[in-house]
Amino acid sequence: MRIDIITIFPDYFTPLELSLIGKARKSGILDIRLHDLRSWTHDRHHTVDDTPYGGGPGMVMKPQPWGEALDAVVGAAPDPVPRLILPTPSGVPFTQRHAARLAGEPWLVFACGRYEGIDSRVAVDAARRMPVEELSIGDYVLAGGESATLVMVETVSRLLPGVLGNTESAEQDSFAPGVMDDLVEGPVYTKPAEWRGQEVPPVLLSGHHGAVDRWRRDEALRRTARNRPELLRRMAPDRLDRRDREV
Ligand SMILES: O[C@H]1NC=Nc2cccc(F)c21
Repeated sequence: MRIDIITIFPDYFTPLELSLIGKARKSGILDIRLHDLRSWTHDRHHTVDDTPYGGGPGMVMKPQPWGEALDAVVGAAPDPVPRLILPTPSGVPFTQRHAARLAGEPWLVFACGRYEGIDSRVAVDAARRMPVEELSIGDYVLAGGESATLVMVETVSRLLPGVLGNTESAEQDSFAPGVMDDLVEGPVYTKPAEWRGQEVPPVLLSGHHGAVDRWRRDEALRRTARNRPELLRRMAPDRLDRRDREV
């Protein structure tokens, strides 16, 4: 997968040189390219923003640098056609399902907006030659799209074949579609079996895989009911079996 990130803070993405994603880049699974939006400004001050039409506080990112940046990064007739992701608080809530869907794309381009956002004509112009998605990572205020882009790039990248080592698997993740559905993970334990007076639940030492799986699902249901009751309420009734209902 190719991922292009256009931003005025390229250094924000040095974490993508580390750990699993860093290894995936070195092995060629991931081709992540960073672009400084200011490369497509032509004034002495490399201006990327201006005051909003209609007045109001803050600044809006100018369309011209973005238009030229997207032209340069994407080209006139790209093959394959990339999907442009616009992180924005007013976007569609980004979930693990979006991550799974985006992990199937050959090429993603992330446009990191700062300030009050990007002139809305940029998305309209881009949509003339590629699919465009406005996505939000949550209902809180960030200073810009860089953190959201880091979150989405990490969430998508770890689903790509070969990125997670064979000791880890995405299948058992919280929210993993089809397995964990909309349940959050229950508690996890490792050695030692007793620590500061706390024993690891015996079932986990029993070697009885059926009982372990049942215990894990019970604990996932309990934790979901405690921390995320809205997830249980929205689960399709057939996703909860009789045993689940006894938890
Ligand atoms: O994910 C959003 N959540 C909250 N604030 C934001 C600010 C800029 C971009 C962005 F995606 C977001």
